[in-house]
Amino acid sequence: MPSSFGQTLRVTVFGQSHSPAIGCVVEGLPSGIVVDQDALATFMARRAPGQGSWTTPRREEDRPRIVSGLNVHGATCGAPLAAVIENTNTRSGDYANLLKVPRPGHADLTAWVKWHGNQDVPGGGHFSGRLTAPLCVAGGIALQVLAARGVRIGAHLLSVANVQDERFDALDNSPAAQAHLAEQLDTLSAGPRYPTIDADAGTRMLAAIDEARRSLDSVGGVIECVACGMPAGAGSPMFDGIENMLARAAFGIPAVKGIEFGRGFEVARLHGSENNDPYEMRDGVPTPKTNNAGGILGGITTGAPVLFRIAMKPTSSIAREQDSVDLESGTNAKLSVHGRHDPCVATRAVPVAEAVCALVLLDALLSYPAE
Ligand SMILES: Cc1cc2nc3c(=O)[nH]c(=O)nc-3n(C[C@H](O)[C@H](O)[C@H](O)COP(=O)(O)O)c2cc1C
Ligand SMILES: C=C(O[C@@H]1CC(C(=O)O)=C[C@@H](OP(=O)(O)O)[C@H]1O)C(=O)O
Repeated sequence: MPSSFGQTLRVTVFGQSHSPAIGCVVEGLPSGIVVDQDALATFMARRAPGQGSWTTPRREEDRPRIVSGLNVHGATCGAPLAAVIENTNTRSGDYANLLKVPRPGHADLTAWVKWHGNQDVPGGGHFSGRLTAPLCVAGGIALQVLAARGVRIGAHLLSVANVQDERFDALDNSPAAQAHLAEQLDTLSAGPRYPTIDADAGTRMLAAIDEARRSLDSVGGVIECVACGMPAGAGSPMFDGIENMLARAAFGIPAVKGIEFGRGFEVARLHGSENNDPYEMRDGVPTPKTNNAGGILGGITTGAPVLFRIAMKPTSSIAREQDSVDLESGTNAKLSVHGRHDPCVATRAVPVAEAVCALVLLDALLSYPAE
């Protein structure tokens, strides 16, 4: 079961949700980067479980212990960086019945088919959203490296159920839109808050999540992520483009079912005259005036904001009774899932989208820079 991605900046994630620990190994980080551990802890806290009724009640401190890759000054030293996070709050009994009655929508049955019952079911094993914690350790460090290079990444919940947040102002590439986008990112990064630009949309999303939870159900959502300050010329056609790399890494986030870039699927309904991003010279630099392309053409960055959206499905583990099968007796069975689950996984996946974006863009800068 390979569990790695990246070309020059290579990330491996290990562990299971209920094993003693989970972690990551990151190879290829530039040396001499002093890791800001407080900023990393703040970033990790945004993803952590146990934040309230809109998340799983499982509480974990999620404090990463970096066991290699740093020198005595706390700076990256060129050796692979390895980080470990303890699993301290497992309740494997919740999964006793799920060994033989697989949850519709989770990976229980596909894992059973593949590993004949040897798979680690409790907590979702290696399939679990818990594995996004070490992804955030690696990505949190990559975010710091990119920030020092003038690249700023932010994400928000564009929608949960039928509730919409305002969009990032990233499809227009005018100086006014760029300034507005910077304000939107400032709003999102101003202290701990529910990850919407419009606070009222966040309140309505929380109400939709609560309503789903009370009716023994769950809801999905869309995360929008943007990276500003990426220089033009990073990436490579045709299999190592920024879209290819982002899609591969984004589908590593459990529950992601779709990705779109820039104007996304909507472009299929536009004319070329509407979808093209015309150019103008700005300070001697050819610059797209608009950004329907989401900052990527031919797999290569244009210099405009890199913009993508990922669709997160509704949590599969729901208390409402559903049809399943009993794998021991070979009969049909009914299943209601009890235990500790997120009624909407999209909210806690927002920092994970930022982490993945940072890892991919840093890898693209290291592997396929502008020549
Ligand atoms: C941050 C995060 C938290 C998650 N929490 C849960 C959860 O509590 N219960 C659940 O059934 N699925 C949860 N998931 C989703 C499952 O892990 C995922 O649906 C499952 O592994 C199957 O993978 P797939 O949906 O990508 O096919 C979570 C995902 C993420 C990213
Ligand atoms: C622990 C986390 O989320 C878990 C992700 C998850 C799943 O199926 O993906 C199922 C639940 O696991 P458990 O039954 O052990 O509580 C969540 O709590 C985390 O994100 O850190």
